[in-house]
Amino acid sequence: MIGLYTAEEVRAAEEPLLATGPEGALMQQAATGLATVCARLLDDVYGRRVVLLVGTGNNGGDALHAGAFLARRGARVTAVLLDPERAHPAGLAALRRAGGRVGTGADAIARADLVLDGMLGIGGRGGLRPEAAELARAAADGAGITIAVDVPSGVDASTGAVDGPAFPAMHTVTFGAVKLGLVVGEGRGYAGEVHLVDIGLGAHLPTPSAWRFTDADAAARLALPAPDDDKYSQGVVGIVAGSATYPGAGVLCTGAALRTRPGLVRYAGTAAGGVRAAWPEAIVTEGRPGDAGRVQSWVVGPGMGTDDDARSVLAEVLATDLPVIVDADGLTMLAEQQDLVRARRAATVLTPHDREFARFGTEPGGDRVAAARDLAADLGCVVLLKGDATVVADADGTAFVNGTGTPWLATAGTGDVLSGITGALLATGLPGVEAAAAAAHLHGRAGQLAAERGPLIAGDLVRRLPDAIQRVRGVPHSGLGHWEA
Ligand SMILES: NC(=O)C1=CN([C@@H]2O[C@H](COP(=O)(O)OP(=O)(O)OC[C@H]3O[C@@H](n4cnc5c(N)ncnc54)[C@H](OP(=O)(O)O)[C@@H]3O)[C@@H](O)[C@H]2O)[C@@H](O)CC1
Ligand SMILES: [K+]
Repeated sequence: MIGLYTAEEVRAAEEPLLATGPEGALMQQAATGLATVCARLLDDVYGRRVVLLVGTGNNGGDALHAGAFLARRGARVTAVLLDPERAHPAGLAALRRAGGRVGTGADAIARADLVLDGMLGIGGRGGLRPEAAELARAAADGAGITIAVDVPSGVDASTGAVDGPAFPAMHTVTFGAVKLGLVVGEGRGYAGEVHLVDIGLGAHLPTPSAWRFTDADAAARLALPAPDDDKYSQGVVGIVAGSATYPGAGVLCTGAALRTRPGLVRYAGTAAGGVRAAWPEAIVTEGRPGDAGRVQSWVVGPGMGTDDDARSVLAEVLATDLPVIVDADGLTMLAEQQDLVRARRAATVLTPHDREFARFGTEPGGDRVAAARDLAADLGCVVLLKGDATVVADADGTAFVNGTGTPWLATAGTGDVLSGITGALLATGLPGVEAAAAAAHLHGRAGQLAAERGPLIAGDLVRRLPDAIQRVRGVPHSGLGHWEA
């Protein structure tokens, strides 16, 4: 798993190194790593125009030292100083020695091949002040490569919250550890591709605030059938989704469960006809959940409506001592009867998008990890808050930020697929938080595979799930793309 850290955690890890190491050594390491990434992205450094946006702290120092490195390689480097009196003295001296110069704003940025944002790092507080905001806007208008030093200025390194303008980075070169704010919420959109430079923090880092699954982490949670398994022993999932008028949710949800864990999937509800026609492999009843036969987990909610019958079915499922994942209409009803979750002992996973989340009392706001954690703690369950980077949080504070997916996933029915995958993994006995995190990872991978062929629809995710499973397991498959973990 990849650890994700707050600014405070990184700062605390730096302290012992700063106290014992030679003066400026950490910054030299950071700046060298930064300049190396810049040089790689520029391809040919000689003669290229590089603009440094330099704030008053060590983040500006990093940018100045990296600028000096690039100037020594023949780049034409101009530093734009937010406050000339307070620019990092050693960094500025190094830049001047290397032939770099100090200049002014927007024109230089417009002509730059590369703009390096060293205005604010982990010491930034609140929204950008006007001069910094103006430079961030100029960088957004320019045509050069934009690279953020450690954190894009204007992004809260710990939460990903953005208050007003921020530096729009195509790449962020971050030091020592991946900051949480680079991979979640609005911050993720400003950070671009994240490059991690090792500055030796390793042993000093605490347990991270949150985690990201790699393919291997997801694969470790997808138990393969054993030789002595039968169709009942691999985890039987029960689905309550869709309705006679709208069978689609039932079809997608059942299909996703089958494609994730094909041992046995049961369906109970009024979309029975549609589900039976689409998935002859499922065992289908028009009756209530209690008529479906034995299961090890339930999926309840997608497309089931919110009438009195639906309410009583939801209550019946939540009254069992089985793991349950609740989505969509199920969440709408549950928000009005939150005690149904609080009373449960078995795992419950709620999978809201922002509007569904708000029905439970508060908007997610800028700090999505904290929002998911708070609701999970309040209800004593797992909350999977959907988004560009989906957040999964448990009542004890354990949190995951998903790293797979594609914007093409923002389309009707993809949530039903996620519900089916999550239910199938819950049926295997995984803890709720791990089932949800693995499901989000797998769903995102299926989305990436489906999107390789252009616009995707939810059914494509179901079709590509077997490929996604092989992909996270590292099984070679022709025609599959390659992504960083
Ligand atoms: N420790 C180390 O040796 C190493 C640190 N490293 C690097 O240092 C970075 C952290 O440096 P840092 O602590 O100096 O803070 P930093 O992010 O530069 O900003 C603080 C300055 O910004 C200002 N400011 C604040 N808010 C603002 C706003 N909204 N809008 C505008 N200005 C605002 C504030 O000024 P003031 O409020 O006093 O006016 C303050 O002076 C870290 O991210 C990494 O890049 C690496 O080199 C590894 C070694
Ligand atoms: K920065």
